Amino acid sequence: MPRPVISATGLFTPAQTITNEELVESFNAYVARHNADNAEAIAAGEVAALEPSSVEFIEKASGIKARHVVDKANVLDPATMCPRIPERGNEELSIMAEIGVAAAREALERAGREAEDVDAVLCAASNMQRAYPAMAIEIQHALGVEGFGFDMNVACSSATFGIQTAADYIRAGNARSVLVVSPEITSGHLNWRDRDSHFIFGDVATAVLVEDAEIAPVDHWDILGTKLKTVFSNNIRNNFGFLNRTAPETRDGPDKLFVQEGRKVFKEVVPMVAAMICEEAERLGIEPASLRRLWLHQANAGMNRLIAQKVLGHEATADESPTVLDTYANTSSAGSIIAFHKHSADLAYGDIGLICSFGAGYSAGTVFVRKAT
Ligand SMILES: CC(C)(COP(=O)(O)OP(=O)(O)OC[C@H]1O[C@@H](n2cnc3c(N)ncnc32)[C@H](O)[C@@H]1OP(=O)(O)O)[C@@H](O)C(=O)NCCC(=O)NCCSC(=O)CC(=O)O
Repeated sequence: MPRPVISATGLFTPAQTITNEELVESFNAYVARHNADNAEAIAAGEVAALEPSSVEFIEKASGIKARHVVDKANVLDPATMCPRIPERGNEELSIMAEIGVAAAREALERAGREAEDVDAVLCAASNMQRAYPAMAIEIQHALGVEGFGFDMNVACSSATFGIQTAADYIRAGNARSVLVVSPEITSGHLNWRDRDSHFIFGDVATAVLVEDAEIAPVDHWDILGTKLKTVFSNNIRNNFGFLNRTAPETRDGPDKLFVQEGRKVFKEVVPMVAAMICEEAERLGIEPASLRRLWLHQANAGMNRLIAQKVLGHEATADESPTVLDTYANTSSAGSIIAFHKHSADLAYGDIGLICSFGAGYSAGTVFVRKAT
């Protein structure tokens, strides 16, 4: 039976960044304006005064210090607080495909692969720019890939679900080379006016090339096993969808953007993910404490600290559980792949590590990998 491996990864990082200081300054200007404009109603108890945000809170609660975005100016403008991305003509490459193609090209180049060698493209991300045609098919076309492509959305876990899907195609003999592309323009679904969550997300795109070991480059990562899990929860939710226009009175409500019960997510997801990792490690005959590195989903530094501690049996060092939260923030499905992309080259042949995602759904995915040659 063909054996799937990870041949290479790719990363596209938008040039513009927003620091916590810049973000909080903009948010607090919006709060001051709102409170001044509504001073009378606030005094009369008819409108609630808004509370300012703080850099210290953000860093302490999340570990996030900055994020990349595709449109800094409009996100920071207290009058807009939302990216402005002009619509492109149907003959132009859409922005989500554009950043996905950039990441995919890097993965192909690193693997020494041409587009014609690829059999399928999966666009695995939390939000799709449009209903159809599938983003994956546009990316496939722009790259010059034959075969097939389709979109899949499992929120933060999209990339690991995509890797398992790609690995299954390879095992089944349906494809020998599959690109899993995760373009995340999370700035479009983040409510930049919500104090509880305005600091959470950033924009990015990643790509993972999953291939049959027989055609893989000399240096690659064996996929030792993948495991997926979903448990329904309303604690991370986004009600945006094609039926919104059928209910005009609620169409633009804040629930049509990202909303979460962050504390509940923290409390419920940490034990679920730690147990899932340990069970899957046992099934694969891997001692969890022997894992050389954990590339965890990048949502919250405290969550990752706890999960790593439960898995490794001691507090993980930055070397054992690297973070990219400080510079990228939460990039949804791309987070664990960025961590893997940036912090895997130094491992030795034979070292075993874990790529792990978790998030809305709830959803969680594990991909145990071994550096191979
Ligand atoms: C969201 C959090 C960072 C929030 O941290 P805490 O739980 O410590 O904080 P909290 O909400 O209880 O608030 C604590 C106190 O800080 C105040 N507070 C809240 N926001 C503030 C801000 N911006 N500035 C200053 N203070 C603030 C609150 O009013 C409260 O005050 P007082 O104490 O006075 O009441 C954290 O809970 C978290 O990261 N949880 C996990 C979230 C997660 O993984 N989500 C997945 C994201 S979805 C994802 O990854 C993608 C996907 O699946 O698609």
